[in-house]
Amino acid sequence: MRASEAAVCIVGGGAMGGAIARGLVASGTCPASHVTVCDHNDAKLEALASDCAVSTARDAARALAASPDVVVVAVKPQVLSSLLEEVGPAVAGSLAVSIAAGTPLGSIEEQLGEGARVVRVMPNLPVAVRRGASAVARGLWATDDDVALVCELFGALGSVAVMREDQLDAEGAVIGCAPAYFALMVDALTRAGVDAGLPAAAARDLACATMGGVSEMLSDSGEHPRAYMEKVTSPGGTTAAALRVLEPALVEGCYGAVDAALERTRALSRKG
Ligand SMILES: NC(=O)C1=CN([C@@H]2O[C@H](COP(=O)(O)OP(=O)(O)OC[C@H]3O[C@@H](n4cnc5c(N)ncnc54)[C@H](OP(=O)(O)O)[C@@H]3O)[C@@H](O)[C@H]2O)C=CC1
Ligand SMILES: O=C(O)[C@@H]1CCC=N1
Repeated sequence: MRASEAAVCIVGGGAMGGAIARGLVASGTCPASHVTVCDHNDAKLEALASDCAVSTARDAARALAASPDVVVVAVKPQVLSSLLEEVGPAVAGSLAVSIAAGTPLGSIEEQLGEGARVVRVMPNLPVAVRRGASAVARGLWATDDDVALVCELFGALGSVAVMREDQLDAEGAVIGCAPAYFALMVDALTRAGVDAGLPAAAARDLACATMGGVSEMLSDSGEHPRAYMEKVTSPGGTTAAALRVLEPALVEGCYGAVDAALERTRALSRKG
């Protein structure tokens, strides 16, 4: 089945579920009439209906009774199990796509029952503007066609890589969380800029523009980041002085951040 033909139900219309719905419709991958978003929150549903004309429902059980082809489960990991307890039988006939951090395929398959087709995806927030990055891992009973359909859906929202499930947690700790790491970098640079005498709004705008430009140059050229850094770093210049301070702190910070995210992922996985 092609993505354009699939009826897609997204359970949870929050940050990620909303971003996926908006991205799928804006990219033309799914007609709005094929997408339903369920959430308890009327304000989120109204915003989604007005932004991208998807159907909305407060009651997931009722929306799932229509037997959608794909159910994207986009609730917090802490409530996934109780949601599946409630609507599991209705999901079991569809292709279930879980984006929950740290919830193993095995525990979802166990709740949905033998034969349930489940695919795990770890996307990130820029799927909202179709510049996200998602890792995809197939469940025991998911078919090649299921994986191809999920890759088409998330491929419309940015880059996709198929991985083994045991790689997905690390991908989440690095790439799933990275939008927050990058936003923190913009904020930290803005604060340092203000401290150095720059107007806050200009510092933030210029930092954002630079991040977008660096991202485009690195991905278009495929150049190694180190080679790119060399082009900015004049011998005996200002960048060399800055990097001498920033590099050890940032590298240590990144290793520590990913370790902490992984530890939390494992804790969530044990609770599930
Ligand atoms: N945020 C991110 O950047 C990323 C998140 N993820 C994963 O995505 C999932 C969703 O995260 P996120 O979007 O941030 O969370 P949000 O809290 O923003 O969204 C979840 C939404 O689901 C709603 N909800 C909860 N239970 C139900 C239910 N039974 N029926 C319908 N709606 C329900 C919540 O409503 P209410 O608040 O009223 O309970 C909320 O609006 C998580 O599992 C997370 O691990 C993965 C990658 C990146
Ligand atoms: O913070 C979280 O749990 C989610 C998972 C990856 C990014 N955000």
